[in-house]
Amino acid sequence: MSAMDPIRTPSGPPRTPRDLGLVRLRRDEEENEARTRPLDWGILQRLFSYTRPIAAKRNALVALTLVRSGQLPALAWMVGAIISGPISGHDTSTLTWAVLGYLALAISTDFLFHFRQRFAQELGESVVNRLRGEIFAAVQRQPMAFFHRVKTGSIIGRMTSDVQTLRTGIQDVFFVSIVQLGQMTCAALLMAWTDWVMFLIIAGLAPVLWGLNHHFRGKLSRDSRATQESFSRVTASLAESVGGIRVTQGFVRERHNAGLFRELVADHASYNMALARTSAVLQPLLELNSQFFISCLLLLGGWRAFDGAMEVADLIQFFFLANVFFAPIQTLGNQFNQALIAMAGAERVFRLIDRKPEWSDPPDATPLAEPNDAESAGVTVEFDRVHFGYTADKPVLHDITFAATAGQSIALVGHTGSGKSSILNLVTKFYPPTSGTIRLDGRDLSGIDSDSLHRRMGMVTQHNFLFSGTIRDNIRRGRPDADDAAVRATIDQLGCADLFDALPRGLDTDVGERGSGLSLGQRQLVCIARAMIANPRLIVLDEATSSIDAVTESRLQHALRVLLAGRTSFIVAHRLSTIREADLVLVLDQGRIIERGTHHELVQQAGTYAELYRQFSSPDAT
Ligand SMILES: Nc1ncnc2c1ncn2[C@@H]1O[C@H](COP(=O)(O)OP(=O)(O)OP(=O)(O)O)[C@@H](O)[C@H]1O
Repeated sequence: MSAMDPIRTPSGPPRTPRDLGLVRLRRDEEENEARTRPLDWGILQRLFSYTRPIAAKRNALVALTLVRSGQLPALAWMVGAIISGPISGHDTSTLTWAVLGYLALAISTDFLFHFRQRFAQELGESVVNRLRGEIFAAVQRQPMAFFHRVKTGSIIGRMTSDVQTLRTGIQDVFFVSIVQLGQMTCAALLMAWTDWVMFLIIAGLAPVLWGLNHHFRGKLSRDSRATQESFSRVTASLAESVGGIRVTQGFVRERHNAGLFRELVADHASYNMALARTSAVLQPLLELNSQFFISCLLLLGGWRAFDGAMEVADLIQFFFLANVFFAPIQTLGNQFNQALIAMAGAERVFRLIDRKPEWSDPPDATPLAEPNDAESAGVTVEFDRVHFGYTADKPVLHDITFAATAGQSIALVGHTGSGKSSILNLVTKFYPPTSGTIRLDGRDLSGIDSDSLHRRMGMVTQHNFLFSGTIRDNIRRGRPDADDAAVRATIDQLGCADLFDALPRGLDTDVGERGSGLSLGQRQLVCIARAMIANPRLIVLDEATSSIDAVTESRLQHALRVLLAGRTSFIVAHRLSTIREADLVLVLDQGRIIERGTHHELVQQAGTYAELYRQFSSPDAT
């Protein structure tokens, strides 16, 4: 289903999310998958292999479960036996012993129940922990293209809801089903032993009960799913409205949005009412179902008792056993449903874990060399007839050729969509070129180990992304083994120590969610310090477009100059001052370099750059 497919509504014509003013639900290749999946032996085996590290506990759990499955029918049988034996025969002394025996069995049953619960929990936890670790590792292995294609929400879904369904499958469904099936089998054997004719008749009812139950549950489950989906739309819309509140208020769309949201809530209410109606019909029907069954048993048992084919005491015992036999039918139906949901979850989780990165370093990749002397820390970069596209059908960069010597700064200039960020994506090895060669220090980039490159690379992006934690934590992200002295030395070098020290908790100030507790200028300085502490050879800088007060701006410019000194840098430049200072300016248009040179050379060429410059520096320019 696409985001614009009609929504099933309980009444009225189908409507699309747009009709309802809903946010367009995010869809990607991982979304919109089947909710259930048939049992698959391969997946089951693989899941089972995850229990190997605690095999002893798993085996103990299976043994406990088997014992418990016999205990419940035994308890029911004992009740019947006590009524038909000592109670019917007025045998007081045997009654006391029999009841004590019953109590002993009941206590041991609950004792085992305690361990069954505990071990199952531990087993589920162990499997879930391992799976979460593997999912995280698999996601980390993926190249940048994966993160552009797969939405964050769906990765989180694998880690949370899918893994949760697996936990339920492993720690509950499997063992509960064993207990219930065992309980049914033991109860069936005891019933057959008590009165096999009655048993055969009763057993014939079992499939009918199962079928009815299955049908009713299926309908309830479909309605409840539709209700959940409509609620997801409400929460997604709410999240987007809160996230985009500035835009909403800026465009005075509050009333309009409130109206759309009301419609959405009303839509959800209609699903809820439909579910309530179905439930109100089906729940009594289910109850009637079991009462009908009791009536059959009473009628049949009564006739047999009249005929003398069965003792009344046996009939009572039979009732208890029949209850133990039929009670699991409903539970098993639910467990089977859960098992199918867990199968679908497991399939998605394993698909992500097994996902081969679209590309990776060749096995013989070697690290980027360390510089011989600290003065010439930069790296030489050459692009040789490089072509590139994010997808095969849409080339983005065409025949890019240029060279940067160690320590040079390259400014990338051009209209939006001209390919500036794409060049950064290639030089950082986040994407491989479609054809052509990129060389660093004269070596083909494809043969350079990505991790070693990224360790000696500093990135400062427009978004100034910060992780939650303190300023110090964030700076140390650039070099995790850096001690406090190294952090202090870095901010001293950048000349911004006083700005951080002036904060109430200095470097221990919490940056808030994604740095929201800091000003824009402070965020940028943290990002510059984070890049600087890694002592990078290559700097990739997507210059911020937002304007900052003049004093902070000059502090930022100073810090940037310190960061860039002696290092090779690629800058998507928005400030004239940056472009002026660059050793080489590449002017891009529709993925091609159309002009190149220093700022002065380009101005003299009187081409596109000169025109851009003229517009930029004209008094009317904003
Ligand atoms: N992840 C992606 N997947 C597919 N196409 C992309 C992706 N990123 C960019 N593009 C496309 O590649 C082309 C070049 O984009 P790029 O981001 O390199 O331009 P840019 O010059 O950096 O633009 P801006 O100044 O707006 O950031 C554009 O047509 C864009 O739509």
